[in-house]
Amino acid sequence: MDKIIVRGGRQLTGTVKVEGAKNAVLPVITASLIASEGKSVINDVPALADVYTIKEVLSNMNANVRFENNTVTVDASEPLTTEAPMEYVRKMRASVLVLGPLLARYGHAKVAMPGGCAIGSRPIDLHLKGFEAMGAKVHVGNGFVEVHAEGRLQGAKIYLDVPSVGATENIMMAAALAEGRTILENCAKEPEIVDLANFLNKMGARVIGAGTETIKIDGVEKLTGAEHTIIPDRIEAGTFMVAAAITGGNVLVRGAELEHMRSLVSKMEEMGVKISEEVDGLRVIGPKNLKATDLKTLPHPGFPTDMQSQMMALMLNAKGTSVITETVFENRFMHVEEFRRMNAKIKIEGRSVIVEGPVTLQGAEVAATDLRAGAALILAGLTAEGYTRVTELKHLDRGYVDLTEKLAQLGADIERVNDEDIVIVDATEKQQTSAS
Ligand SMILES: CC(=O)N[C@H]1[C@@H](OP(=O)(O)OP(=O)(O)OC[C@H]2O[C@@H](n3ccc(=O)[nH]c3=O)[C@H](O)[C@@H]2O)O[C@H](CO)[C@@H](O)[C@@H]1O
Ligand SMILES: C=C(OP(=O)(O)O)C(=O)O
Repeated sequence: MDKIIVRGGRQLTGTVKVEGAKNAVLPVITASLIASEGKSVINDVPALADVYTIKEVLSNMNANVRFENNTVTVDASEPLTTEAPMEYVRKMRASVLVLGPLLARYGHAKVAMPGGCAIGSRPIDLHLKGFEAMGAKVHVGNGFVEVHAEGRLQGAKIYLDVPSVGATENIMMAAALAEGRTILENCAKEPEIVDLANFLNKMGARVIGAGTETIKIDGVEKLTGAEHTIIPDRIEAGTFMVAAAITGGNVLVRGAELEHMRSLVSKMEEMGVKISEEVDGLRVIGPKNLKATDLKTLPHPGFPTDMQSQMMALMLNAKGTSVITETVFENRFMHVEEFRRMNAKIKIEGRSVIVEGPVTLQGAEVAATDLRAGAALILAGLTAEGYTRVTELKHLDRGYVDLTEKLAQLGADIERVNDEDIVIVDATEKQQTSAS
C-alpha cells in the first residue's frame, strides 16, 4: 500500500501548473458518446484514475477511446451497447453521466445504481425526474437503474429542487437530441457546466444560458464529434493556493482562473493571504499570521464544498475561532477525526464545525477518507511537527495528478512510498517512539 509522508516546516516557493479539471473532463468524455458521426478530440485531459475509469466504461460500450499525451480521442460512431459495467460505476459515481447521452441517442440506458459514499448519500433522483419529464420511463431495481424512451425524448420544462451539478449535466446531454425545447430551471452554474455546454455546442447542439440558473436546449437530430480543450481545475488550483498560504510561501499557480474562484480568493484574502492576478495565473503569498474566518459551502458561485477540508487545514493555522458550515453534503466532515489525531482542536455541531487556532499540529498516521480529505491532511502535514503519513491514497489518485511531485518541486519535504519501503524515522520521532 502506498503512503505519502510529509514533514512540515518548509515554505513553498516557485511555480506550479494546474491540470485540466476532473469535474469538466468526465462529463465531456461521456458527452462524446452522443456523436453518431466523427471523432471527438479532447485536450488538456489530466492523467487521473477517474479518467482511466471513464475510458474503460466507454471502451466496454464499444466506443473507440485512446488516451495519449493528455489528449483523449473518442470515436463513438459504431453501434454502442447501452449498459455500463457495474464494476466501474462502483469505482466512480460520475459513471452515471452515461445515462443522458445513451438515452438521447438510443432511447435506452442501464447502469448500476451508484452507492452512497464517504461524503453523503448522493442520490440521483433529480437526474431521473428530468428524464421522466422528457418522456422516459425509469425502472430502479436489483441494484440497477434503467431508462427507456419510445422514440425521441420530448423537450420539457424542468425545475431542479436543488442545483445539482450531475443532474444539470445529464439532463442537458439528454435534451441535446430531444424533440423541441427543454428549459432547465434552478440548474447548477459551475464553470464545468459551461465547459460541457461549450463542447455540446461545438458538436452541433443548441444550448444557451449555461452558467446562469436557466438553461435552454433546443434539440437537434444528431451530434458530430468535435475538438475541445478542458478548463483548468479550480479545485487543484485552490489546493496549491492553500499550500502556499499555509506555509507562508510565495507561489504562482499557473492556469488558475480568477473568474472561477472568486469565493475562495475572497475568503483567503479575509484570512490575510495576498493574491494577485498575473498574465498566466494567480500569485499567492502567505502572511506571517493568518486570521480566523467563517465560511459556508454553497453551489457555485458560493464557496465550493470541494475546497472545504483544505480550508479547514488553513484555519487550524489561523489565529482565533473559525466556523465552517457544510450545506452541500450531509457527511463531509470525516477529515475532522483525522485532524484531531494531529492535535487539532475542532468541535462538530450539526452541519458546522468550530475550529480553534492556531494549534501546533503534530505529525501522525492519518487516513484520506475521501479525495479532498486526503489533500487537506497533506496540507496540514506541511505545517505539522515531525512526519505525517497519509494512507488510503486511492481517493487522492482519483483527483490529483502527481500531487507529491508537484509539492516537492515547490520545496515541500514530501515523498510517496510503498509501505514496505518505510524505514526513515527522524530524531523527534525516535524520541516520541521511545517515550511511548
Ligand atoms: C464529478 C463531479 O462533477 N463531482 C462534483 C459534483 O458532484 P455531483 O454532481 O454528484 O453533486 P451534486 O451537485 O449533484 O450534489 C449536490 C447536492 O444535491 C443532492 N442531490 C444531487 C442529485 C440528485 O439527484 N439528488 C440530490 O438530492 C446531493 O445529495 C448533494 O447534497 O458536484 C459536487 C457539488 O459541487 C462536487 O462536490 C463534486 O466534486
Ligand atoms: C467529491 C468529489 O468528486 P466526485 O463527485 O467525483 O466524488 C470531489 O472532486 O471532491
